[in-house]
Amino acid sequence: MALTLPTPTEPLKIGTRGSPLALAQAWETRARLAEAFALEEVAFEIVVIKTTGDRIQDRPLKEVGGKGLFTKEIEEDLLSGAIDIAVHSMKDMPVAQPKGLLLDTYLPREDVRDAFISPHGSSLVDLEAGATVGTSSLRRRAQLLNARPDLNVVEFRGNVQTRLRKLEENVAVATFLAMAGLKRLGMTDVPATPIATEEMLPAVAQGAIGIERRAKDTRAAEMLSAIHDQATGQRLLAERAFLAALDGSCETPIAGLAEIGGGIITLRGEILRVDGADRLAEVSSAPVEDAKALGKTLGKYLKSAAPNGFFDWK
Ligand SMILES: NCc1[nH]cc(CCC(=O)O)c1CC(=O)O
Repeated sequence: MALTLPTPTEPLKIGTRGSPLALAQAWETRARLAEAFALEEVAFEIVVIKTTGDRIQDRPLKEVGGKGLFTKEIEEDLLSGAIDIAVHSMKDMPVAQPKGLLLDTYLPREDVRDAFISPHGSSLVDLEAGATVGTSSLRRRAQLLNARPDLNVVEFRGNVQTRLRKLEENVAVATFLAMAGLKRLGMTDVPATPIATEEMLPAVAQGAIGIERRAKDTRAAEMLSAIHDQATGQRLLAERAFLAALDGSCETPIAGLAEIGGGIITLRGEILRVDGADRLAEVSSAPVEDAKALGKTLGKYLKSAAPNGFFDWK
């Protein structure tokens, strides 16, 4: 069956959140699809969707609770046909999708590293004892406290722009952001220094854009297969299986990164107590074809290696 390409009257509707980073990712997806099928921009419609997570700005999201705060409305719009594909930061995506939806297309991965952001220095060692740093990420908080128990870690929510403004207002002397976000936003004027992954292991799927679709939508499936990056897919298969095996729903600080070389995939994984007092890390390799099993096995291993009480911190 021939593929019916989208037209200005029957465009491919691309759903996205409205933050500058989300929009940049939606535009990148549109550009890659337009290029792959020699289409004009008018063959696509970008639909901005406001999610519960976007609406709640005044309190920490972990207090609001619930899964998929940033994805529920978008997935409902996919299922209803209001949009055809949805572009996501994979780092923010639950490990399982609702029935009827598939999330198996990935763009080539950006820089996976975290960045140290501060006008006062270029790494953790530059910070004075007891310095105040801002982050809303449980993982970064635990990793920071593990490396520097003296630090005062304060909640730093909001998009990239909001966090940088808080730095300028001296709410904290340093913060941490994904290099991928800064690069996609073209923010080259930010005082950012990349942190080696050996020093701060990134979040599972950091730097990866994923595109979700209806399982039965053959037009979307065919179009997305043209822009899928296989290596990113294999790496995320391992990382997300790792997260799933650790029960990604629990709010334990988890880090994981898979890398591929010579047909072998190597996965580093790490779990921490939320106060940073304990850290368990392990690394394992397998043939690329076994990416998913590798992730599952490493996740299960770390889960079983965690002492009683490791996950109970509330
Ligand atoms: N949780 C927010 C979020 N989700 C994805 C990114 C950055 C881009 C990426 O990792 O793909 C960010 C911001 C950050 O951590 O700096």
